[in-house]
Amino acid sequence: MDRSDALLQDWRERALAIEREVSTAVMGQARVIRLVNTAVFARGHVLLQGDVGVGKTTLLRAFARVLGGAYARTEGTIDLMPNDLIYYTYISAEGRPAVDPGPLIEHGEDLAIFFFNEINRARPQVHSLLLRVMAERSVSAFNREWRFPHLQVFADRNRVEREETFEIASAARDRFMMEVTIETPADEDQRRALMFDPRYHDTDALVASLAGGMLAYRELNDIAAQIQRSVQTSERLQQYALELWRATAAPADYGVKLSGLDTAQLMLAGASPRGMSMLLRAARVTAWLEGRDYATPEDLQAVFDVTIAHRLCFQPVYEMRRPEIAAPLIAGILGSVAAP
Ligand SMILES: Nc1ncnc2c1ncn2[C@@H]1O[C@H](COP(=O)(O)OP(=O)(O)OP(=O)(O)O)[C@@H](O)[C@H]1O
Repeated sequence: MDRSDALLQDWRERALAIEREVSTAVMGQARVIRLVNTAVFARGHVLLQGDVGVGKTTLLRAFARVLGGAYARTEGTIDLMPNDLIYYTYISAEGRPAVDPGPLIEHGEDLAIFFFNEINRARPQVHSLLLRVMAERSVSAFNREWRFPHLQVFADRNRVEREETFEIASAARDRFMMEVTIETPADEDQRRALMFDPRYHDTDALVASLAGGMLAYRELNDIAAQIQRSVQTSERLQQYALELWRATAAPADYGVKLSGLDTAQLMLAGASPRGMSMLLRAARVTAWLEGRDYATPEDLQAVFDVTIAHRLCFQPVYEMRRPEIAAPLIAGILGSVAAP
């Protein structure tokens, strides 16, 4: 084993230890934890989908703690302005106007996880600031540039109450590596524990119970690049991924059928090149977490729904039915494109 293989092996053990640690605080969410960990090591931003009170904050604070980086959170509201992410103004105890750094810049370069709750309640101007920060990992304020080289953005969309909301545009959704759904655990014992065990009633204490800084988060960018370089993709796997890509734009050509609609009329746009590159990044990390140095069709399939579904664009008549169409379409594509 050469030095870089040994390093990747060491990091893999730490990545798996992180999953075990987070799952001691966040119950019944093994798949979500695996996906968030995948995004951490693929360096991708994540959209979260889930009702209120399902443990999103707990999950993200738990990850920030084990990674050792800083965590910040903002609530999307209709009157939130882009500058509210950057600074607060207030009257000080001495009665003078004062300015303090806002949630985005208060931790400087230490910011590892930024949670934007209910992003669709904020106006498009706020979305565009966030997208710029996601793409450039920097922002200008107070006459200097603030850099966040270790930042991952997690954004939640409130799906229950849709009044006064600004849906994020498809171009914005495309910037997110994944959309991950978080549901209440179905298991009776887990539900019982969430209700009756006081350990799960106090997020601060729950997060504080986790081992802090299990991993040097400042090294994540380098490790992520090494993972992408070291996990191989065979010619046949590449061909499979190309077919999946074509099927996202023309599912009918692959014989994908959905009840109650014509798949030949469904798609406005398939996955973008960015989307497919994010699928591959996530698939390589999946392979690495499984202890392999090559990706398999199963690795692609494991992250296909979460990396692709949110970026497909349907014809306007079908867009309203997205929640009922997206999952069967993705399953149909995976079922119709022959895996090597
Ligand atoms: N799966 C879970 N594991 C552990 N704790 C949980 C879980 N689901 C919910 N909780 C507990 O429920 C409470 C609410 O969770 P949390 O604040 O993380 O939810 P949220 O999804 O961020 O809510 P909101 O959308 O209102 O901000 C916390 O005390 C948390 O510990």
